[in-house]
Amino acid sequence: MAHEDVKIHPAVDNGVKHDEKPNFSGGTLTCNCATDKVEVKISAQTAHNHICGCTQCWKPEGADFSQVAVVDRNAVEVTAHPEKLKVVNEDATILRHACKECGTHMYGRIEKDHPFHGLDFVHTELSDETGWSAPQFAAFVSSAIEGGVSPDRMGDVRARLNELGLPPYDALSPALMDAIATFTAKKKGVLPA
Ligand SMILES: N[C@@H](CCC(=O)N[C@@H](CSCO)C(=O)NCC(=O)O)C(=O)O
Ligand SMILES: [Zn+2]
Ligand SMILES: [Zn+2]
Repeated sequence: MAHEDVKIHPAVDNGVKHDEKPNFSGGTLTCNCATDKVEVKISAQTAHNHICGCTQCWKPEGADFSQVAVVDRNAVEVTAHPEKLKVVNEDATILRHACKECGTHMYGRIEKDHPFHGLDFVHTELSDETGWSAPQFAAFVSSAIEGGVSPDRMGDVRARLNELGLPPYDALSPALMDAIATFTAKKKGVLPA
């Protein structure tokens, strides 16, 4: 298979859409149930949108990668069917609140002391609105192997991500890794708090 034919995620497979709107103020995410959909209102623009290859992040049917962004937790509100939500893995750092019926992850929240505490992880493809921040990079690309992608395909996967303008990293982007290291250095007293 040529790298142009590698499928990453439906939101980017036909090219990354740069339809961010200035002053965009959010929208409503809905789960994939046919009726009684869980709704989550996001009242802010997202940041650090990225493609993620890790096994924990929610992926649409058939996709090998997830698309996930962060937003201030104070801008996230469950507006319909909260009773259908459950945390997928209580041991994870990001507590992913998913619909019990269709499995869609509606938001992921960090409750412990962590550099990203205060930010929720959301999948903006679950909203009908356009104007959200576009994905900027691909994270945890090698982890896609843990999700079942053949190691032989990784050259083509990385080539396709580069072609899409999504630099592939095997952790988070350098900016986010620097933010994590800065948090740790301040905790250790290596940098002033
Ligand atoms: N190889 C593992 C990696 C999982 C992982 O560390 N994922 C990252 C990125 S998630 C969104 O960017 C992470 O921060 N996880 C914290 C968590 O999942 O709670 C695997 O593939 O499972
Ligand atoms: Zn559902
Ligand atoms: Zn992930």
